[in-house]
Amino acid sequence: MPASLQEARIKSLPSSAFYIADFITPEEEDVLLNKIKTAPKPRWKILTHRRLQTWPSDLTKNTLLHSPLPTWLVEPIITRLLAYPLSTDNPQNHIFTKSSHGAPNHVLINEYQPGQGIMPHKDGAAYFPAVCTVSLGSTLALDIYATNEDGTREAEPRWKILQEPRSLLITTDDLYTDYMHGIAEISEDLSLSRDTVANWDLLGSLESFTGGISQRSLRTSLTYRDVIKVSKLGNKFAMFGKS
Ligand SMILES: O=C(O)CCC(=O)C(=O)O
Ligand SMILES: [Fe+2]
Repeated sequence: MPASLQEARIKSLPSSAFYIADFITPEEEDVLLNKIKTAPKPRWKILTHRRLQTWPSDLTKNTLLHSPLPTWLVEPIITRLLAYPLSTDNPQNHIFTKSSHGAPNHVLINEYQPGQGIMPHKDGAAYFPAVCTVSLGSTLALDIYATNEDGTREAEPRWKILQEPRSLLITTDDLYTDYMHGIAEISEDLSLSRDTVANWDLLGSLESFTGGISQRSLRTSLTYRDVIKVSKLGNKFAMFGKS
């Protein structure tokens, strides 16, 4: 693994994104997929274009009801994220050093069948502006769109980031606040090359993509974020009351 996030920076993108291939091992991937699969059925929210689990719970008015994450979502990913230096100059500083709680407190698990995706969007102001995504199962491309002055997005994505299974992608700063991201509803990612894939040089198995095509299979993503507003149980009436 690179010595610090600086070495994992995707240099062709606006500031900032980082990509680390093989952030977790195949064994860790299996354990996570099994935990996700065996979670109680009501944990799944079924949407038309994907299904998802939210841990520890959904937000209400951008607020998280305080509750610890289960151990399997903390180990090994959060521990490894917090041990990862932003730069070798200040090895104690990590990606969540400046966030409200100094660590992610919320995880979304999205599952995509081939042909499924997510509309271009921004993640918004509820979170500290850094998202850490660990991908499981299959490679797919995340599309990055620039936005116009009036908030609408450009029709075509400016960049593609290829996310391999077991990789970590971090998006932060302007890329988090000013750009949109989405996943096209296709079953194979096409026209992959050094020119179209922003993180080409950081890929773990570059040789798999030299033909320019990547077939999708079931892909599961874990997105780790720090929700800024957290309410303790005692405040729950304030949270659900009129405001
Ligand atoms: O699955 C992904 O990689 C993206 C998910 C996403 O954009 C989100 O949950 O906000
Ligand atoms: Fe998102």
